[in-house]
Amino acid sequence: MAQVKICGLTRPDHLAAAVDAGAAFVGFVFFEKSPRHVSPEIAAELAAEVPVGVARVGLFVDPDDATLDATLARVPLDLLQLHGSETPARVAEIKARHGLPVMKAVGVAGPEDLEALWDYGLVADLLLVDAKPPRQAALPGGNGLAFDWRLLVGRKWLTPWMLAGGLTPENVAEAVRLTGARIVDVSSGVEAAPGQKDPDRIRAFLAAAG
Ligand SMILES: O=C(O)c1ccccc1N[C@@H]1O[C@H](COP(=O)(O)O)[C@@H](O)[C@H]1O
Repeated sequence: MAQVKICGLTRPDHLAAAVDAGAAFVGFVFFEKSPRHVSPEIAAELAAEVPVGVARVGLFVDPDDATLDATLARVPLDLLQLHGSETPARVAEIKARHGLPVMKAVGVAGPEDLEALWDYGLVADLLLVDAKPPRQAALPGGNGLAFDWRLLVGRKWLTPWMLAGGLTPENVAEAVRLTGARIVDVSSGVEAAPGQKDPDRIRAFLAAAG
């Protein structure tokens, strides 16, 4: 049904579980406040284990160029995920400066939030349609919260997009059925505790999505 991105991988055995079960994208979080944060050194070791054909995604939150330069000098990444308040102009700048495709996350809570997807679609290679984090949330994503998927029914964008936010092995098939998403992204929903991936849940998610 849908391709899968497993985000927030921190260990080789969890990475292997995702790849062996058929993940098309694997994500490494370069955001220090996240329980899934990895250093460039650890990410480089993990990235080296990823087979050709599986995209290595680096997740950043409002990164400056020095952070991107330092990370990319060590870690071979195929796609940059921007999960902060980056403007369309900044997305375009990062894409041009670093020469990698860029995916921009857009938080959705209501229909008014969908407008931004058109603006970002003009500059990003991929859109990530995620739940908007609640005001008091410590993280701008990875909170395990879903939004009302019915908001996406009948919507089409010219730019390829992924669905994220509170997806789990239990709900992903319904999310794909309702939204028509061709790619889905999960972090919390395949964890035993924040930052601790559960290989059984990774396998269950891939079986349910694909
Ligand atoms: O996973 C994180 O720690 C994270 C930190 C900062 C920004 C985004 C983060 N994760 C991304 O959020 C969405 C939804 O995650 P979840 O499945 O609801 O936990 C997903 O794209 C993650 O890549």
